[in-house]
Amino acid sequence: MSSMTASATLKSRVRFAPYLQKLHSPEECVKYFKNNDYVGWSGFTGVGGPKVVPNALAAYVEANNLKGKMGFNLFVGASADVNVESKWADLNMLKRRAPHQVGKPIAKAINEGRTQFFDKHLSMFPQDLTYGYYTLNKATDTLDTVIIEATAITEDGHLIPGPAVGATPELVSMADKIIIEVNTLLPNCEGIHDINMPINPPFRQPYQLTNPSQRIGLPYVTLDPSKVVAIVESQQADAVGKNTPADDMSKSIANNLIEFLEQEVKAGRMPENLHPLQSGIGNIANAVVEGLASSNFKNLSVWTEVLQDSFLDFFESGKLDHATSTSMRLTPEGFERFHKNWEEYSSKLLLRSQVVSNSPEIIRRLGVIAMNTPVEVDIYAHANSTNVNGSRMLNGLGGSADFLRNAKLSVMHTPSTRPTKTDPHGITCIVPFATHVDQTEHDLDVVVTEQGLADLRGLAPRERARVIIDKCAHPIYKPILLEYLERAEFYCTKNKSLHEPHILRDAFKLQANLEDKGTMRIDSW
Ligand SMILES: CC(=O)SCCNC(=O)CCNC(=O)[C@H](O)C(C)(C)COP(=O)(O)OP(=O)(O)OC[C@H]1O[C@@H](n2cnc3c(N)ncnc32)[C@H](O)[C@@H]1OP(=O)(O)O
Repeated sequence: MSSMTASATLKSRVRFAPYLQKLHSPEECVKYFKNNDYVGWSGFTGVGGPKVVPNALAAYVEANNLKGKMGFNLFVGASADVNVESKWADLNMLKRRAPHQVGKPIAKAINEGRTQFFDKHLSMFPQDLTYGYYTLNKATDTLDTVIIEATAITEDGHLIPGPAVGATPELVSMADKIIIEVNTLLPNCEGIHDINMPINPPFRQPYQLTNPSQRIGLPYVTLDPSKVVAIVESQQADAVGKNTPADDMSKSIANNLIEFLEQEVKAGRMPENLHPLQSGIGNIANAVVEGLASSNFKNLSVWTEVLQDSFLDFFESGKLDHATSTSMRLTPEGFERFHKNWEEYSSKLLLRSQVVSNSPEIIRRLGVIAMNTPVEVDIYAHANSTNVNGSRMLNGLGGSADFLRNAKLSVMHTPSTRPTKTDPHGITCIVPFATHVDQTEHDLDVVVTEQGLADLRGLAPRERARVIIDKCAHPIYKPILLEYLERAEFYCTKNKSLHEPHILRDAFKLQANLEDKGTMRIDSW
């Protein structure tokens, strides 16, 4: 029994009296964890996850010199709060992690081999968890302890999430023990969630949804109250940094893309209000959303996985009728704006589980337009969203392939070059051969950079290559890439393999030059 007393706000949020007998301080929850436990956290793209209990665990490890001696197998719907998870990474508490993460200390732990990270499609990860695929080496296929952030608890002890649903339905259904952090700094977010609890084959039914604003589930996450071992009050905000304002490069990409969409409408291949839009994470994605908010399109809809501040402008422009997501990654200023206009926004928004928001069936049925940023794209339209030079993990593919593989229009937008320490155009994002492929030539329809837009639909590889080099590559790299293509065609004519010509011994010369000389600008082939 805890010595804690509930604040008035906590009492008003927890409408299931038996939970008030389970109040704990964050520190009192440390007793529920042991080395090598399988642990789940709620949250998605850095919002809606637990903070005070994981921080108390990190403090305990630090205070007792347990760095490297107390670590966990951590499963989160996508990325967690960057400050909270970075502490675990620095303390070697992340033995294993899936399926997506954002934060330099975490990527450092992965790329130094201290964390075993597996990068999984966000639509599949929660299902695989419920299939028992991630607990094969355990006596039971459940997670030892799951920590969930909620903004309220219903009369039956069920969970009202906050700004993210993610994999919470699957995490609680696979938990031995559940700790609930009730965040009373956030308002009660009741009303903006539409939740489907997991049902595994062969009993799974189709999602009866044909438009983004439809409700097909419950307004809360159901759970077994007997699994709840602690209720902890939290007043900690998510650490969401300011978005970088759109620069000229991002604006050019957005303009190129919007012009293309306008042409698609004129050609009768898209309705006036397009199809539901999906936009990924990062600066370019934000610029595209800002561009759409100031475009001539109206009555638009969004079916995506993460909403950022730019979507608030999109709503306020009057052009966006409805948005579905699994998380609202808003800055503190964004959250303030959202809660000030709660009536306005909450009627136009639904947060669903990531299994639903990223459902290939629904994405295909709705004709979603998917737009994401890669690390690099090669001349045949294979894209790398995750591993720099084939080995260095950035964040993970997230939901990009869920959308790009199943969209009506699959768009990759990227700068044509990126700077290195010694060369402002040291990296070309259009390369001869992608060093890691997580989006294939069979998925992508359009590649767009600030230089221009390549429409790849119906083209064979060698036709595709010429369009990508001509429209998307930076002028510095156009001749280098064209020479590679022509040399490869000459080489493959002789050995009768002209479908998708490569000279393997040269294919990664640019990336090798980058490692040796700090730039991809080679002197010659
Ligand atoms: C949760 C979700 O799934 S949302 C749905 C979409 N998700 C995805 O597409 C996941 C894969 N994509 C991503 O992770 C991101 O879009 C990225 C990392 C590819 C690009 O991120 P952006 O914010 O658009 O670009 P940004 O310029 O900030 O690059 C981020 C980092 O990647 C590095 N990077 C990107 N491309 C390259 C490259 N070709 N070579 C070397 N480094 C690169 C940048 O240098 C930067 O590193 P830094 O932080 O050390 O400076």
